[in-house]
Amino acid sequence: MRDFGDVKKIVVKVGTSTVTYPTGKLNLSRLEKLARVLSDIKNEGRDVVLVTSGAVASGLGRLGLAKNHKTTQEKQALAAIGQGILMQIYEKLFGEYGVVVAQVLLTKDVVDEEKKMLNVKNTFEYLFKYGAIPIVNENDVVAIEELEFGDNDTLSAYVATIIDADLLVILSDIDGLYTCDPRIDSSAKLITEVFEIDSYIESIAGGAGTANSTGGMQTKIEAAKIAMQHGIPMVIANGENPTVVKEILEGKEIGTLFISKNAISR
Ligand SMILES: Nc1ncnc2c1ncn2[C@@H]1O[C@H](COP(=O)(O)OP(=O)(O)O)[C@@H](O)[C@H]1O
Ligand SMILES: N[C@@H](CCC(=O)OP(=O)(O)O)C(=O)O
Repeated sequence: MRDFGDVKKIVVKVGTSTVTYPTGKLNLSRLEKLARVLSDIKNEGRDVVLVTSGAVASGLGRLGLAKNHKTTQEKQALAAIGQGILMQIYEKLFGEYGVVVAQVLLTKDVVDEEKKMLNVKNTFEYLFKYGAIPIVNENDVVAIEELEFGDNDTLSAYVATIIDADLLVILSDIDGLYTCDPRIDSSAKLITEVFEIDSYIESIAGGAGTANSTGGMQTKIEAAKIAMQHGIPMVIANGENPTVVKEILEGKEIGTLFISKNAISR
C-alpha cells in the first residue's frame, strides 16, 4: 500500500509528448488539466514544482518547421522561441486558478558549484514562501555540453534533491517502466515497483519513443537513481490524464514506483 498523504513538497515533470502534439502545437486540453490538478494540490497546502519540456517542440510548431531542424544551434534557437510560448500558456492557465508561477531556467553548473546551488535553493525557498509554483526547464540557449543536463528527467531529479522533495512524479506518454519497450515488443509487462536500479533494470530501458522527445526510459532510470540515492520516491506514470498526480498522492497504485528500501523503513 502506497502512502503519500504526508508529501509536503512534490516535483512533477512533464515530457514533450505530454504537453505538445507531434505537430509541435500545444496540447491545450492536457495543459488545462495539468494546471488545474497542480493548483488543486497547491491549495491542499503542498509546495509544487513543475519541470516542463516542450520548448524545442513549441518552437518548431510556431515556425511550422519539420522535426528534422535539430542541430544544436537550431534546437537552442527553437527553445528560445518555444520557452516563451510555454510560459505564456502556464501563466494564463495557472492564473485562472489564482496561482502565481515563476520561470526557473537551470544549467548543470548549479549542481556542480556549491554557491550557485545555494542561490537556486534560496530562490526556490522564497518562491514557496510567496506561494508560487516554480516552472523549471533547462536553459537550453546556454546549455552547451559542459553545462547541460541534456534531458529534463535528470534535471527534475536534481531539482527534487535541491528542494529536498518528498516525491518526484515523471509524467510521460507511457504507463511506466515495462520489461521492454512496448512500442517494439507487445509482450512487454508493466513493472509496478523497483527497489534497486540493477543491471537488469538498466538493460530494459530503451531510448525515446517519439521524434521530439529526448532520452526515453534510459534518462528516467538515471533520474530514479539520483532520486533513490537521496531517499526520494519517484513514480513514472502516464500523463495522458494529468489528474493522475492527485491519484498518486492518494496512494493509488499507478505506474512504476521507484523507492529504495531505506526510504521505506524511514
Ligand atoms: N522499458 C521501457 N518501458 C517503457 N517505455 C520504454 C522502455 N524503453 C523505452 N521506452 C520508451 O520511452 C518512451 C518515453 O520516453 P520519451 O519518449 O523520452 O518521452 P517523454 O517526452 O515523456 O520524456 C516510451 O514512449 C517508450 O517508447
Ligand atoms: N529542454 C527541452 C526538453 C528536453 C527533454 O528532456 O525533453 P523530454 O524527453 O520530452 O522530457 C525542451 O524544453 O524542449
